[in-house]
Amino acid sequence: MRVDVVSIFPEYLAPLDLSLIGRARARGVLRLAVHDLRTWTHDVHRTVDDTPYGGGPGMVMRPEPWGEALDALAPADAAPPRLLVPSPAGAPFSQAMAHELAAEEHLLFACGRYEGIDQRVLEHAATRMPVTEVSLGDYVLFGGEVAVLVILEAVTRLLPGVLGNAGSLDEESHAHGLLEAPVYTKPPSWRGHEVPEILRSGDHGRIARWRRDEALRRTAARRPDMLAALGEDLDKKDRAAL
Ligand SMILES: Nc1ncccc1[N+](=O)[O-]
Repeated sequence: MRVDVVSIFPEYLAPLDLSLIGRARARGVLRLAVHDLRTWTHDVHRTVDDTPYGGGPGMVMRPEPWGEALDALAPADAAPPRLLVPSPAGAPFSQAMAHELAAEEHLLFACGRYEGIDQRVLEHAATRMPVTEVSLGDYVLFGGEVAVLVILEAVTRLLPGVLGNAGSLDEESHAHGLLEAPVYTKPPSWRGHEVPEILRSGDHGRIARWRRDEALRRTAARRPDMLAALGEDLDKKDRAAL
């Protein structure tokens, strides 16, 4: 997978060289390039923003640098990338979207700052590539860079060969529409707190049932919205746990 990120703060993306993502890059599973938007400015001050039409506070990112950046990174003679624009006005990011993005050949992230990017940049890009405004949640960050770090971590760990133990993808939260069950390791007793006996029983059938029941109970307590979405998928044993 090829990933390009355009930002006026490329150093914000430095953590992408660490840990799993760093390994994925080293293995060639992920080809990541971070670009400074000011590369595509031509004035002495390398201006990327201006005052908003219609008035109002703050500044808006000018269309010209973005237009040239997208022309350079998504040339007309190549397969179009998927353009992702992190924004509080975007569609909610989810594990399902992470899986969708993990199947893409080329992701292109546009990190907005200030009050956002001139809307015509997205309109023009949409004439030649899929454009998705995506939100991490209902709060406002300074810009899209942190969101790109989150999205890329969620996507990269789904790529083949990145996670040492691919099995862990099966049981994690949101894998089956439920929150994951609690986890324990040695020692069996710690400051008066015991590991649930069943997990040390060696009875894998009962252990799997216990984990599903715990996942159901946690989801019911913390995310009733997720449980409601499962609706019909719950069988009699599941309902007995709630
Ligand atoms: N919440 C956000 N605030 C600013 C930029 C991007 C954002 N987001 O969630 O992707």
